[in-house]
Amino acid sequence: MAELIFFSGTMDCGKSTLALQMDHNHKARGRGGVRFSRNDRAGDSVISSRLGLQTDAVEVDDTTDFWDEVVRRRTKGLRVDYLICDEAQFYSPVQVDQLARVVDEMDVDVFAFGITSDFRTRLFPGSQRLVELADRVQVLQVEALCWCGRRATHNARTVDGIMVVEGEQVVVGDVAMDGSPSEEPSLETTAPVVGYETLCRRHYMRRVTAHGANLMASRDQLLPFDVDACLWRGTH
Ligand SMILES: Nc1ncnc2c1ncn2[C@@H]1O[C@H](COP(=O)(O)OP(=O)(O)O)[C@@H](O)[C@H]1O
Ligand SMILES: Cc1cn([C@H]2C[C@H](O)[C@@H](COP(=O)(O)O)O2)c(=O)[nH]c1=O
Repeated sequence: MAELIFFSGTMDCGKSTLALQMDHNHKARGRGGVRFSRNDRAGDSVISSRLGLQTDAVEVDDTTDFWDEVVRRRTKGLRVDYLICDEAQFYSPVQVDQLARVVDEMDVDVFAFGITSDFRTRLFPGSQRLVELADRVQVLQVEALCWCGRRATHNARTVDGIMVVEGEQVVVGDVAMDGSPSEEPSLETTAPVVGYETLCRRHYMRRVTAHGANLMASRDQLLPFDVDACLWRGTH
């Protein structure tokens, strides 16, 4: 029986990599699938993994109807056994309903991949609907880490290196590739630089990014240093 599975986690925990691996494994066994994505960092009509793999995909937009997408292909005689749906947090709730219907009424497996919550810790509407409708929500095994070493559970947004909690819900962007704090503002450009950093809840709530922690550490280098203890006592 077909299933709707939501593979979820923070940014940078391997969702797109798993999406490409699952597509590969199902294809290798002769199943027919369609890959979808929306607003991938690498551009339109693509699923890209930070491990370097990238494959073409159908770009989802506001007009995409997943029921029609499957019917159109099957009418042409193409095999559709499963859908890979990356960046699913950006799909609308109506589109997620279409995905559930495709599973139940056309026996097509739907594997959706996405982050659950935004930089304000609020659910994306598409992710909320996936949590409500999925047969299973699967948290990825690879854990993104906070700068302190704890498991990262939250996605922080930085603007010119400073963590923000207000702004548009959707701003396509990336975490720093080497895990270092998000990019500093460029002296040559005036546009603000938006970046992301994965944090544990404690450091998300206290709004301490890697950059902030480094600054505090360098200020306190002559004293015995414990960022959390300092914050707790309100000395910073
Ligand atoms: N140079 C690298 N070497 C090994 N693993 C890497 C490298 N760069 C990224 N990764 C792995 O790729 C993961 C991110 O994969 P990706 O599929 O792009 O994440 P997501 O789609 O969840 O944002 C990282 O958590 C890390 O495990
Ligand atoms: C937290 C958050 C993220 N985004 C964007 C940033 C990236 O383009 C994607 C997540 O992609 P990934 O493959 O999981 O790294 O989402 C956003 O628009 N708004 C947010 O609040």
